[in-house]
Amino acid sequence: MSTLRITDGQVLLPDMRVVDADVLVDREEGGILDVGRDIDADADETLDASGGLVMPGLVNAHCHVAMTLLRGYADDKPLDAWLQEDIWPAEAELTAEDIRAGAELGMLEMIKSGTTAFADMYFEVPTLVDAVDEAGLRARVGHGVVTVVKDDEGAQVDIDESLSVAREYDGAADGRLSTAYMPHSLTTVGEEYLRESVAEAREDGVPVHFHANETTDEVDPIVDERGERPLEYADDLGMLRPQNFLAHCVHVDESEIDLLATRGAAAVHCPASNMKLASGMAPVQRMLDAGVTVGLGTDGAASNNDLDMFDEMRDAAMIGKLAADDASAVAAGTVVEMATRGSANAIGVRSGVVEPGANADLIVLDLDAPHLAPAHDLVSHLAYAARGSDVRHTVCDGQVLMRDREVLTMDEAEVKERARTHARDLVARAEDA
Ligand SMILES: CSC[C@H]1O[C@@H](n2cnc3c(O)ncnc32)[C@H](O)[C@@H]1O
Ligand SMILES: [Zn+2]
Repeated sequence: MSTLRITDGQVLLPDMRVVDADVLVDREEGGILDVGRDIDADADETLDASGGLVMPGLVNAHCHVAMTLLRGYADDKPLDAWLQEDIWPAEAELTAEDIRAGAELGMLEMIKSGTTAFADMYFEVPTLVDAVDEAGLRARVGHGVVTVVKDDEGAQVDIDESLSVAREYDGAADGRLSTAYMPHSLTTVGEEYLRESVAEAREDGVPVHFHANETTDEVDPIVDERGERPLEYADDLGMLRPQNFLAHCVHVDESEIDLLATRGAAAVHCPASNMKLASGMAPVQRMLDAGVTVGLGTDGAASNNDLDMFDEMRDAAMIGKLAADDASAVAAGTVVEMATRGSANAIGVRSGVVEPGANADLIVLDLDAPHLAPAHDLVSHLAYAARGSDVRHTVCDGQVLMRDREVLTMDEAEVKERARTHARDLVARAEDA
């Protein structure tokens, strides 16, 4: 066995207690072996965590990672106008090489800000799979399906692509890659297509991930045309099963919250995107109180505009209180739980906790920065004060991806330069089109 020992730090335990402990990791199996100060084992590799906090790597449960190329390209608009006037025309010009460049930039940002796993809905999945494999992260990926602007043949091709990449790449990258069938939303994929394709995914044991109840512009037409709430419709289509996870869930009423809880589908809260697009405030505390699994996601960098999950935790805590009109709602421990175990459960990976048997997806947070002094309560700091740039080391599947802020699996300068070039050329093509 080949081992990694993370030494001399404090450790955030699953119950949110912080203790002095080392963490021993099996580098071959990629799992946590032991947590404690008295571990009796020499390790093949060590990581110094003195003055730091060892905690689970953050899990970004809803993202479009290659959208880093469109960061700052179109801001200050609501969802529909933003997608239709700016984002979709630009995406029509995307090549596989663009997506690779954007995904690498996004993953570089994730590794540097402490995210070790993410769920991604986009295009060119084989290219993304390759990039995730090289970066060393864990991901659940899928091809996003939109049928509304396509003829029947085009719609079927899109659906087949999504189902076939889900079957083909599950378990890739030494098991760090998993997949899902990803229809974009209940309004952008027609009922006849959803009914059949979701049943097919279920037969194959493939989870389903989609955007749901993000804006009132999306909810109202469904209620008007069908006479039922969107999640009742989704339930009828078999889309609320336990492995499935829904992005946003902003405009959900009590009956829909109950449906999520009883069916076991998870909600992924995306507070920054919801605020920036003025989509609304998700009833996060109500969903949690009802027993819904709630994870946390950034959405794409074009609507956020970063992929820093520390920012996202702070945003979730802040807007959660406003939404509930209650300062005790969505408390610090709740958002830390949401960004770790909640997200991991939502996307179906055994990460998000520092305990023996879990995936060794870990980060070490430096506690030395002025904005982290004094340290009355480290869980409070994680939710309200820490930043991605405080992350000292990042480990995924037992492999060190960043040591002392040096990313080992990517050439940072090259990745940034390539992304700048691809972004510039993409925007030029979009403006010429
Ligand atoms: C078909 S691949 C995914 C698709 O989703 C778009 N997208 C990005 N952010 C959002 C959002 O907040 N709501 C809905 N759709 C979004 C992305 O640009 C891709 O086209
Ligand atoms: Zn999204």
